[in-house]
Amino acid sequence: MSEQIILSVEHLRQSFAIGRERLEVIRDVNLQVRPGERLAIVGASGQGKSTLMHLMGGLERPSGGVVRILGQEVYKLSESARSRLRNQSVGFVYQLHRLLPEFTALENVLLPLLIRRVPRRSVEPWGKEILTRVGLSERLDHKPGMLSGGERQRVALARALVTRPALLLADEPTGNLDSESAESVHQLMLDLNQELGTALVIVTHEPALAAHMEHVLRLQDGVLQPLDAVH
Ligand SMILES: Nc1ncnc2c1ncn2[C@@H]1O[C@H](COP(=O)(O)OP(=O)(O)OP(=O)(O)O)[C@@H](O)[C@H]1O
Repeated sequence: MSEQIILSVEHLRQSFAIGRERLEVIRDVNLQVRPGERLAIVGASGQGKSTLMHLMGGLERPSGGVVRILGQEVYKLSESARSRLRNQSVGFVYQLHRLLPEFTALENVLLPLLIRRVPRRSVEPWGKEILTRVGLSERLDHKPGMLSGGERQRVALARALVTRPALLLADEPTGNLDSESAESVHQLMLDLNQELGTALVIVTHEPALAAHMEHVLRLQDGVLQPLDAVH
């Protein structure tokens, strides 16, 4: 069990039709992520990092290749089985928080559990605990509009981790934050990686965060290549 591969990607390809041309964004990506592993993906703007994250998270069907999450071939599943797998095994954090504005911080965090039709009272204590863990015990009833950028991003992180996913996919999660808020969100991801054993795959331009990762890969010309430690 401990050696079960969390995420496996084989010969992944993605291209987009632009008029009569095809834009080959992902040409041949191969990757394996083990439980609790920490991996950073770097690369210049437009090289396909967000596209790759969507493909790996089961959000966008590739032109070719295979993505497996916990051994299940993601794009062979029905739409509903794929959403279930995502809900159970993958947490996402985006550059923009994507919280629902009309819900409180606690409600936003509980949402991934409530859509499983779990009664709210049975999950509320854990929702409060994880918000406390990200330093927001005093902000449970705040709506996103009443929170700072860093606080919103911490709510987004709590929401991504409330299901205790095996894998967290984070796409420049602190790209819009000041350095102090960014540092606190980085530390949290690393702490939760240690405490919950969540594997991390993070697209980041921030050397300070990449330095905490076991592997740093560069996406360039549609393929991933190992990069020596970023300093
Ligand atoms: N649905 C789409 N249709 C057509 N082209 C697309 C589509 N999605 C992405 N692209 C193109 O694919 C390329 C890679 O985009 P992507 O957002 O994955 O890059 P990125 O590395 O994440 O960039 P950044 O660092 O600027 O966020 C871009 O040239 C983009 O225009």
